[in-house]
Amino acid sequence: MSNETPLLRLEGVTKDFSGTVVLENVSFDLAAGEILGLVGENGAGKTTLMSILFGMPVIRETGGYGGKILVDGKEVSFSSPFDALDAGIGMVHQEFSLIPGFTAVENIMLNREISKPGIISDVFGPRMRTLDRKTMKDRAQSAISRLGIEIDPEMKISEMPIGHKQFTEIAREIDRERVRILVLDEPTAVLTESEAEILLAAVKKLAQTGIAVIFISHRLHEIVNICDRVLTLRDGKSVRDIPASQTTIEDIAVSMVGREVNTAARREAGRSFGEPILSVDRLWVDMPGEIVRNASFEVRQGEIFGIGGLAGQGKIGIPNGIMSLYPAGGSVMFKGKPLPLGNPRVPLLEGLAFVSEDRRGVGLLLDETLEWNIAFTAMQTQGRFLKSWLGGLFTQRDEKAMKELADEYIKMLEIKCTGSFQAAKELSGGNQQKVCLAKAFCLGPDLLFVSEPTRGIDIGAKSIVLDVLRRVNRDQGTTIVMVSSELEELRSICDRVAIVSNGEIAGILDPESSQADFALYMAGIRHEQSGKENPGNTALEGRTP
Ligand SMILES: Nc1ncnc2c1ncn2[C@@H]1O[C@H](COP(=O)(O)OP(=O)(O)OP(=O)(O)O)[C@@H](O)[C@H]1O
Repeated sequence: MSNETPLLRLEGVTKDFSGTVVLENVSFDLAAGEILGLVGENGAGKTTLMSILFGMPVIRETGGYGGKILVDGKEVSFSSPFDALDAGIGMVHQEFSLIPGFTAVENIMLNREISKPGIISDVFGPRMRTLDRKTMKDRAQSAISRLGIEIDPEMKISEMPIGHKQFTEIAREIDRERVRILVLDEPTAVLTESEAEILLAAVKKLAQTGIAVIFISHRLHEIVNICDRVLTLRDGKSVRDIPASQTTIEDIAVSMVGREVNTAARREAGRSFGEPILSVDRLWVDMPGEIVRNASFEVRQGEIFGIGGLAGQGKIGIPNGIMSLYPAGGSVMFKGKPLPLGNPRVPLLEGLAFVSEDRRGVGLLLDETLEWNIAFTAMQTQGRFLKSWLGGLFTQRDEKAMKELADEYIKMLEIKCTGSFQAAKELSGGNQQKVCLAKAFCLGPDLLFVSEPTRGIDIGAKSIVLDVLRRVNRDQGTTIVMVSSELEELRSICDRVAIVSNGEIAGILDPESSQADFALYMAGIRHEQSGKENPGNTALEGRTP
């Protein structure tokens, strides 16, 4: 720490949850205009540290914290996020906090609405002033423009693609006139590579205007690209704080986990597959922010089939439509039989399972224990974990079996928790993601859709998750369809990769195909147009509308 008074100083911050220490003596300084990268494994304590800084109620409700926070050299103690906002600290959380039925303008200007006088307010006083929608729109538009992106300010949040929601959240924070410190907790986790690049450029621009940024990300290349300094947390302790220019991605990964990390997991060679288990023909799905209008493809029994593509082009809509979470149509054949669309129970009963990209929205029962979360769907759809008495007159939950199963998955996926009784909401984001996977594995499906399975997962945990997916595929014969924005991840595990563009399958490629081929399909240029071979495609190749 230098002798100059920093904009922000944390001194010996400590936190425990019911006696379990999750932060121990964490200290750092942050100067105006500086970007500090905060890295650490899932559960290392990053979000908790930022919750303390932002005065989140959960910290007070769980006994407060130890140590000091100083802004401009003066000790502060925030009892709510409003105090933090008053002190010029803005935070964009891992999960969205936008109001879905409101437009981007209404969300950006929430609680800072601008009103104008009129005849009625002249008579009845300032309480009767009306909203000055034009000025509000201009201000929201200017915050959006500062980020260097285009979003329709009048679009409702519920109708936006996920990337635009993220930009709206950030625009809301930078619209605050007094924001001096901005905390971004995994802001690019939901973005595509190109959107992430725009966001990174915007963050750099903000820092140049003097805003200090704390940037949390598991995408380590982003950390080395935009941060001035990198602070590593490991098991709640700050283990390293160095200039970004003096470190590399590999070096950061080692500092996070304290050992070498093997990220080069490759798929196995010489795999063989059965008949098509899933045939999708002219699928359309009505999901906000996604276009699926004419998707046709086949997945073979035992295969790991990847679906990639840019944000909003339809890759996420496909599993959401087949699982009947959104209105969908077209023809879906599963295990040789038509799969009716429209009732979300049907695919589960037929042997399909889905790990959604939206882990908080549809993935987890946040107030319930891990045991309950993991076993719940299997209990509901397969009647498992229930004991019957008197010929079925009474049924009771089989707590012992639920616990055994949860313990098995906690071990297999290395879920960081205090035990199977812990509530899901108390887990770090990455560990919640692992619980969603456990819940789907527990159904023992014939075909498992996983959408963005490694989102928000640290570099070490990523290889665990991919490894477990491979194991489930190999040992249990589960066919897997994996949707991901990370092309490299799809190429490292999938047998074939379909690229979706404009709601259709632009092409299906062998994972070894060149980066250029993938890029062509992502740009919506089909193989007939590009004149390229399409080695991975099967009977449905080239089926055009
Ligand atoms: N409300 C809570 N009650 C009990 N334990 C909690 C609570 N919130 C967080 N924890 C625990 O604190 C530890 C740190 O979690 P935190 O969310 O800060 O990790 P993180 O570094 O942000 O991880 P990720 O990268 O997965 O988001 C974890 O072990 C988590 O289970």
